[in-house]
Amino acid sequence: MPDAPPVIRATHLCKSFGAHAVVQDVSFDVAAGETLVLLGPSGCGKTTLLKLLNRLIEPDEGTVEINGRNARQQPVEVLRRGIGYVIQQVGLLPHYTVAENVAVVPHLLGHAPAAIAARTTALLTRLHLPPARYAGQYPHQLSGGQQQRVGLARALAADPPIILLDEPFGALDPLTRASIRREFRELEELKNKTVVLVTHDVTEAFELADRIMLLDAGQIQQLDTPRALLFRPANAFVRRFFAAERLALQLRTLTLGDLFPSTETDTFDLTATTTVHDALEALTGAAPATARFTVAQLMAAFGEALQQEEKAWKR
Ligand SMILES: Nc1ncnc2c1ncn2[C@@H]1O[C@H](COP(=O)(O)OP(=O)(O)OP(=O)(O)O)[C@@H](O)[C@H]1O
Repeated sequence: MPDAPPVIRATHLCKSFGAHAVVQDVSFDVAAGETLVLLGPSGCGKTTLLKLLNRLIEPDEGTVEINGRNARQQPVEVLRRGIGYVIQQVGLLPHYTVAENVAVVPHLLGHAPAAIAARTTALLTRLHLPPARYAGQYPHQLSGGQQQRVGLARALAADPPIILLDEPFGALDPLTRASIRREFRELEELKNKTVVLVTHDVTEAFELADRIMLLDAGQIQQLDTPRALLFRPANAFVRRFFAAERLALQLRTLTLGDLFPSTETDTFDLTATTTVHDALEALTGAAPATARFTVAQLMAAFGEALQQEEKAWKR
């Protein structure tokens, strides 16, 4: 059977503002159900690249194909119907209630009122905004984190197969950010969707991405799995970009399956896909998980695994 075509295919995209080349010859595919994170320093072109995908910005050169069809050859409103979009500043309509904000797109699409109401209720519940309390509130009555969740509910309301997110947890303090991120990762609604997410937060990228595109000055520095970026950096920029958080990222990237490959992992409370970071949290928490290894053994195995990775890379 032939491989499924990519849901998004960008080919040789270029965009300049005046003399400033903001996106320079960028090509990539995003597979169905994949989460691609666009990462890089401020001003490197992440938002511009995201907007090229739903034609909020048109490229100077290059093409975007969505499900094999050139985006430019489709009416923009038809194209965007299939692409949910969460902007950096949330952008809720101030004079609409939470429920009305969530329902904007399904209304425009002419969905039946009963279906819209059911979907809104389901989404708000799922995003921990109990409708009885929040559906009738206005954006200014919500915290920043709640507003961002309404923004996400709005993007998901018409159930588009593709979701674009621009710094969706941008304006939040680190603790709220981490907890919303966890909810986001576990959100059933997102499991089958193709997601492109912009962030400048390295931890966020590692937690959410199937693959990361690291950009600098409008050019792809590396496009690969978090693990490859960390352990097989393509150049000095990639290495430098992760240097400050290297250990924390290694803890989040290596799993118990990497550390104890020959062990029957199903005898653990923790599984083969649990990261070392999460295992450490579980073992040292208020109600510590039971495992066949101690924290010291875990750390020793972690050190060993890092050495193996280094050796494999130098070979
Ligand atoms: N409409 C525009 N006109 C002129 N310059 C623009 C325009 N939009 C973006 N730029 C410039 O393009 C560059 C890239 O902007 P972009 O918003 O894509 O970066 P980014 O990586 O998303 O940055 P940040 O993380 O700070 O949001 C910036 O230097 C910005 O000033």
